[in-house]
Amino acid sequence: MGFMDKLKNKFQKSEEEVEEVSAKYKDGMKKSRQTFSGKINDLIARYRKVDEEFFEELEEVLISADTGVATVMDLIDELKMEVKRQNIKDSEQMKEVISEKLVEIYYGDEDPKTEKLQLQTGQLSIILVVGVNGAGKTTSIGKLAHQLKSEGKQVILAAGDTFRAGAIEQLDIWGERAGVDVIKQTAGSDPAAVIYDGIKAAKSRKADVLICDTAGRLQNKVNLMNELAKVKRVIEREVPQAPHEVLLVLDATTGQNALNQAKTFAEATDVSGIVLTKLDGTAKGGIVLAIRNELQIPVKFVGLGEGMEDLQEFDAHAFVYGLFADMLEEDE
Ligand SMILES: Nc1nc2c(ncn2[C@@H]2O[C@H](COP(=O)(O)OP(=O)(O)OP(=O)(O)O)[C@@H](O)[C@H]2O)c(=O)[nH]1
Repeated sequence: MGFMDKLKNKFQKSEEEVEEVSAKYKDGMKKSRQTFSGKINDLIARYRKVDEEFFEELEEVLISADTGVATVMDLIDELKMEVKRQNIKDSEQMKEVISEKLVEIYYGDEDPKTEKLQLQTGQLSIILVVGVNGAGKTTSIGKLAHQLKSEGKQVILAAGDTFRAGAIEQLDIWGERAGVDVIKQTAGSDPAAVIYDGIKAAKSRKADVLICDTAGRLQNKVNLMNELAKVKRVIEREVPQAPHEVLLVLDATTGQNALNQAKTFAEATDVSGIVLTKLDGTAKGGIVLAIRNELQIPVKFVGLGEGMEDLQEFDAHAFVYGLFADMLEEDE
């Protein structure tokens, strides 16, 4: 069974759905594919045999694509075991094995279903969105609102990034584009007060999802922690068990810096998922694996372009297909 067939089986998706999602990833991940497919193809051409040197070079290729040293070490160990188990001699056979192991190492022991966006049915779900300015926070909130609305949900946005007037205006523009209401106050007002207004509006309008923007100042960790804690207190008081998701927006093109930001935010608040933007803008797509494995936080969405439809629910199979499409298609 080829990799694509496994992709269809695993998620019980129709052929059309799989093709549509795979095409999005294939298109958005051109830059990363050049690094991964290009270098691994070259490696396979140079080493007919799978030996220690082959693994050493493979290790270098993966590390240079921001996959993270610890993740790469685990992956190489797993690959070595698989090579023994299947008695693989010919490096050609490694294409499929590497693809499959990347998916496995991404999920670890987790069930992919538990890594999806967790929303309540029949009652209000609150999503808190955090991240530094410029990472793509506003854009991602707009795209997510659009996506949830097109699934038939009533969505409201709360402009909790009151630090900059620009942030409120920008969210307003995205709200208009997505066709959802934006609850706001003037710049400089208390973010917790804006979120409180958002919750009140969401309750009285019987909305399904409230997405709350927050300011992303990292310069002062104590301030950040205090502000997020205050916002969370208000949410918890008004809606028990909320927020249902705390999504951290990270810019994939910033590599190790994104990992460091994630660590700081994870210390400041409980992050339940990552939105990794601008994956289309980097050749080092391995960052997805580093984030998942080094922080134990699932990547729930990836940004594959600037358009309204370009925020995709993360799917490790489609991601690996995006990295290796040319290589895997040759084999089908
Ligand atoms: N290519 C690409 N560009 C993206 C993606 N996501 C966001 N961007 C762009 O990144 C830039 C920054 O996005 P914003 O949404 O303004 O960033 P922000 O984090 O909200 O920044 P503040 O408004 O300052 O908080 C914009 O030009 C977006 O179009 C993506 O997935 N791919």
